[in-house]
Amino acid sequence: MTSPWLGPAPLLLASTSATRRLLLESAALPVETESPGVDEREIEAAAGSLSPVELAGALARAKAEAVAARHPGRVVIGADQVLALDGTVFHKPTDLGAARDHLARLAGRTHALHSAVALVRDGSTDLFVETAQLTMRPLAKEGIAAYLACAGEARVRASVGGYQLEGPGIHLFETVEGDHSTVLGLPLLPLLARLRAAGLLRF
Ligand SMILES: Nc1nc2c(ncn2[C@H]2C[C@H](O)[C@@H](COP(=O)(O)OP(=O)(O)OP(=O)(O)O)O2)c(=O)[nH]1
Repeated sequence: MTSPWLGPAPLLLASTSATRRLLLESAALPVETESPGVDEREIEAAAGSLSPVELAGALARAKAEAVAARHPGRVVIGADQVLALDGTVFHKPTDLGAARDHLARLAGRTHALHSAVALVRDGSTDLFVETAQLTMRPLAKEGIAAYLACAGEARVRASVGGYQLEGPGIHLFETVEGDHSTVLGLPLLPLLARLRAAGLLRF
C-alpha cells in the first residue's frame, strides 16, 4: 500500500491513546508515538475558569508542544477530549464504581464530547476543537450494571465517558451527533484537511 503521506518523517503523535494511533494508521498514515509527559490535572488546575472547550484546547496544545520541543522539524499532533454535561467536566473513570456513577449521571441526558487537536509544524501550532453531542438512553441501575459487566473494567476505564462507541457502549445511546472519529477522540476530517493544505498528503 502506498501511503498518502508526503512528510519527510512519520507523523509524531503526542499521545498514549491506542485509539488515536489506530485512527491515524487506519488512514494509512505512518505514525510514531511519544507520551507527552505533561500533568493534565496540574494544567487544568492552573487553567482556572476555562470552558470545557478551552480546557480541551489547552491540554491538546500542551501535549503537542511538549513533544514538538523535543523533536524539532517533526509534524506533531496532540489531542485531548473533554466530556461536559451542563458545564461539568468528567474525567476517565478510575474504576467500575466511578464508571457506574458517571453513567447514572449521563443516563437520559445529552452530553458533549469536545475533541481538541493541536497540530505543530515549523514552530507554529494550529489548534481546533470538534464537538459531538451524545444522548444517552434512560438507564436503570440494573441496565448500567449489565453494561459494565459486558464492557469490563479495562474498556470502561480507557475512555472519558466510560464507553467505547465502537464497542458495547453503542447500546447506551439514543442518538449520536458528530463524526465518529470526534467521538473516539481524534477528529480526522479537519485534521486531514489541514495536513492536505500543508502539502503533506498525496491526495
Ligand atoms: N476506543 C474508544 N476510545 C474512546 C472513545 N471515547 C473516548 N475514547 C478515548 C480516546 C482517548 O484515548 C480518551 C480520551 O482521554 P484523553 O483525551 O485524556 O486521552 P488519553 O489520556 O487517553 O491519552 P493522551 O492524553 O492523549 O496520552 O478516551 C470511544 O468511543 N472509543
